[in-house]
Amino acid sequence: MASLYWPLALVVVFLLTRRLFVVPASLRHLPRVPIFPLLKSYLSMEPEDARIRKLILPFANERQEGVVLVWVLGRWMVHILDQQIARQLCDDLALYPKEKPPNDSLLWHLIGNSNILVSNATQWKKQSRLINDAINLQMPVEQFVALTNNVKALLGQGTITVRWEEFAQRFAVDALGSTVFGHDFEALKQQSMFVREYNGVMSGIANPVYLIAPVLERLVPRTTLLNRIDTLIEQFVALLKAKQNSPGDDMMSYMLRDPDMSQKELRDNMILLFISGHDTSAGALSTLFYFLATHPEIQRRAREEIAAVVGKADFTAENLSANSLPFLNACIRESLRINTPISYVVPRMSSADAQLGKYTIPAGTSLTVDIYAIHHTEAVWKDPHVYRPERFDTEGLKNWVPFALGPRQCPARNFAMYEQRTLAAGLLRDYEWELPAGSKHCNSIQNAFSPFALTVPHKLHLTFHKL
Ligand code: HEM
Repeated sequence: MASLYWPLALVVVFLLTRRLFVVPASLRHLPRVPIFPLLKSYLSMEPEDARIRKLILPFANERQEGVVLVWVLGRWMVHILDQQIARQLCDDLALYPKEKPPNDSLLWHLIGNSNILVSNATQWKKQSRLINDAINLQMPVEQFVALTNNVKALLGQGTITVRWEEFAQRFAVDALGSTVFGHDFEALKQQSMFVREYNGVMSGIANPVYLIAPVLERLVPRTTLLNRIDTLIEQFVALLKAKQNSPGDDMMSYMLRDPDMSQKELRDNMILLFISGHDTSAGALSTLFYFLATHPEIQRRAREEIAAVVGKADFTAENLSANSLPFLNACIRESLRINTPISYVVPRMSSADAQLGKYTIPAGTSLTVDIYAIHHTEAVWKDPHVYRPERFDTEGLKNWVPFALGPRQCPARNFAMYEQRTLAAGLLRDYEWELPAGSKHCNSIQNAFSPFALTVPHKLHLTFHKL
């Protein structure tokens, strides 16, 4: 009997390897990015932007392809690098619904599968209507201003060097807490246990070996991590119950009043809003402050705009609008373009054989919009790796898609732009900032590894001087 073990084990390994690496026959006609550099890049935990810049973009550009096949953590996925093809995909919700999240993945164990991000058809329509209404109830500029004052209190009156991406995360968590959840996470006041636990759980989930073969979660379960995730979920459920008992004028309370939302949908959307609402903004704010630090002339011009438009007056929704501060708004647009907070969108799955541009796509194919690649295509953007806010005076916004495209684009884009303008304007008025000597970001921005296509600079120290 024992003599059968080895041949059986070999067959299992062979089948697993085949499943992980071999391209399905139906996709072999598509231009395919070489797999071994991709595998090496994942195993060395290279950030997504570097992988796209080094491996995907050059491959597509050399061949002038708008669509390429990419090996992504154990499976083959079509990456779309052309804005027009991306729009075709995003506009047709019936032909390209969101793909069902993988069963074993711990990320989806945390987020759940009944939320707006992954639901389809009538369930998505219902949730989308409700969440759009909730987000558009009012623009919470007063809360953003109050939190900006908390950041200023931490920066103090002299010169201070801080881990800026951590500050940005704490600001974004509190912004979400006060506006969406009506709950004070106290992330800016203290080292929030909640934020620390969330970061610990996310970095555990990001183990690349488990990401490449999620089936290992069943074969070699990570019980401690699973328990930590369940505890975090319980904390969200407790928050939800507290809100149900004592509603406020926040977005969650608004959503709780909808009789068509089940407890599971409310819970999953609460966790989804927490993740999608703060990691993205934290990445965007870190990047914006980095580019203003490394471009003192642009920082000075943005400060002058605020002095001219707002002076010493209180900040309001009106004087912080995109029309009032066009240069600062262009700086934010440019940082969202150059270091895109979400590199590519949650995959869609073709529900029937389809034609995307000149490419034939068989039913059951995973497809994603590669936002980072669209933002760096040389045929579209002049010097795409150069930070130049003025480019938006002449280069069209058609190819600027940090919030995705079509009916499922980000419902909170206006919220996110206001959030960034408020913190930037508030700090520009009172501080100057720069990269400290010897920063690892001196030559270019260095992002952390994220298996969830999120872009957040890694260990970004900035030195602030009170004006
Ligand atoms: C700079 C900040 C942000 C960026 C760059 C961003 C980007 C995006 C992108 C690219 C998508 C499409 C995802 C996909 O289809 O896979 C998306 C969807 C979404 N975002 Fe944002 N987002 C930001 C901030 C926020 C905030 C602050 C919130 C909540 C308050 C939020 C809530 C959502 C939700 C609920 C969806 C799902 C929409 C749907 O599927 O219908 N986002 N976001």
